[in-house]
Amino acid sequence: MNVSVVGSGYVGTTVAACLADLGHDVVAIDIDQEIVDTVNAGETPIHEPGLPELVETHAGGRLRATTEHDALTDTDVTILAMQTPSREDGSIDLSVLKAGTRDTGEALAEKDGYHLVVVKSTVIPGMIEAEIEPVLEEASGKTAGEGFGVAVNPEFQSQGSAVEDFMQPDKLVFGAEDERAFGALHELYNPLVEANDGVPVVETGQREAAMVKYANNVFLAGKISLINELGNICKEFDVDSYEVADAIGLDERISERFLRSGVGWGGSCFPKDTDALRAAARSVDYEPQLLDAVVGVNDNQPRRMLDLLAQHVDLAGNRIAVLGLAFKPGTDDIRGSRATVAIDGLLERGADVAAYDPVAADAMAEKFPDVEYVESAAAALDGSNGALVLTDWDEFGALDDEFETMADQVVVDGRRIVDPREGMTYEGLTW
Ligand SMILES: NC(=O)c1ccc[n+]([C@@H]2O[C@H](COP(=O)([O-])OP(=O)(O)OC[C@H]3O[C@@H](n4cnc5c(N)ncnc54)[C@H](O)[C@@H]3O)[C@@H](O)[C@H]2O)c1
Ligand SMILES: O=c1ccn([C@@H]2O[C@H](COP(=O)(O)OP(=O)(O)O[C@H]3O[C@H](CO)[C@@H](O)[C@H](O)[C@H]3O)[C@@H](O)[C@H]2O)c(=O)[nH]1
Repeated sequence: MNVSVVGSGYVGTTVAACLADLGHDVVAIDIDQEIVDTVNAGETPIHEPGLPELVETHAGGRLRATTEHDALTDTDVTILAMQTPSREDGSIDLSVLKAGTRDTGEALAEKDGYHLVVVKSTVIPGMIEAEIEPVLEEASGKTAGEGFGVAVNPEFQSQGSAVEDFMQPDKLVFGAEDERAFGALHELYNPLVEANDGVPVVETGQREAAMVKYANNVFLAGKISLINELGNICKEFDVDSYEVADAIGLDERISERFLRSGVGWGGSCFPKDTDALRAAARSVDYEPQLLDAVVGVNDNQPRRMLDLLAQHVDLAGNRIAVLGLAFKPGTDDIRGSRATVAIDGLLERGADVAAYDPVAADAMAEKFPDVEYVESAAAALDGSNGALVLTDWDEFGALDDEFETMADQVVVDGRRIVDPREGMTYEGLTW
């Protein structure tokens, strides 16, 4: 199939490269010339394991990039993968997606024959019919369901394992209102379904598909907040919450995954999507008490880390090493990272921060230009009076003698990654 992907960010680039690898001819369309040039040069605009190999293999062949939306007239399917960020009140800001939808609709006006528009961006149920379809209809002069189809196809890839997640999905969710749209989606995903024998394909309505995405994310965020709350209680009772989590995870109804307690969840999705669903609930006069608590527990975890550290070290005027800036390992993304909250708190309390991350320091330097960024965990620890561990990069688990160069060996671990050693004052956040 000929496929266009509008928006070549974290999701769009991965989806475009994977679909090319599955045999489709793909054009990635982005308004950012630098992204387009990078992809066309066979390189990836984001840090994502496995992606450089795919882009290098297919760029100039089955994968190309352009800033011209007109390119989508030569394709059968257009996937919309633009950002849907939070507004101040938590609700999602559709302005970028709507602008890109307008560009898409204007290009569709020139297209002969049926075309499927697939919304991959995360949007609240009802917004497609109310805000996206009308823009497509107006800009293209065509009617949804006749001249073109609209489908909702949420994406469940996680950053750091996005390629693997896309290529080996737990499920595919197709939300559409007519058979033609379902047919085009099946054709698009056929190579993936063939490669993943038995992968469930959920066919449902547009609104349900949109809600599946939110439900998936808030369920996982809620699971982590629940284990964090349990972990906070465990710590007070001198109970190792990781042993408790291992045991409850053996119950198949609970499952062992997403039971790692600590400094909490960040990223571009969990914070944005829980906020969006809470705002949507309030907009229809429903008080989402449990979702509020899920966020409340998460907001508290970095503060608890600072309080723990402050029990052992004066923060004002002392050098504190911050190990890990990315919101999780395997990515250079700092959106929603717990490290941003922790650094904010450290600076507020007058600490001198020495920060290290293998790939995310440049992104953090844009947010906190005055923090000292160093080239290794060892350099961050050297001479510091305390350390906070905020991302579970494997290399932090291998640290050993490096701790001996600290002025005070006080380590507060928010990810259960550091091996405590003799001479170290070690505090696990939830154990
Ligand atoms: N990041 C993830 O892992 C993930 C996973 C699942 C779903 N999602 C959802 O997918 C959507 C995209 O997220 P993301 O993290 O990839 O965002 P992103 O900000 O990384 O990428 C969006 C891209 O769209 C481009 N863009 C903006 N306007 C455009 C236009 N008019 N035409 C063409 N390109 C345009 C931007 O330049 C940018 O490169 C969001 O709704 C998000 O909630 C994200
Ligand atoms: O047991 C756990 C698991 C995760 N986390 C944290 O949770 C956050 C999110 O991690 P993860 O879900 O692995 O990464 P994301 O890339 O944010 O992926 C989530 O958000 C994506 C965007 O919507 C979805 O597509 C994915 O299915 C969903 O897992 C990170 O800060 C992790 O450190 C924990 O604290 N404990």
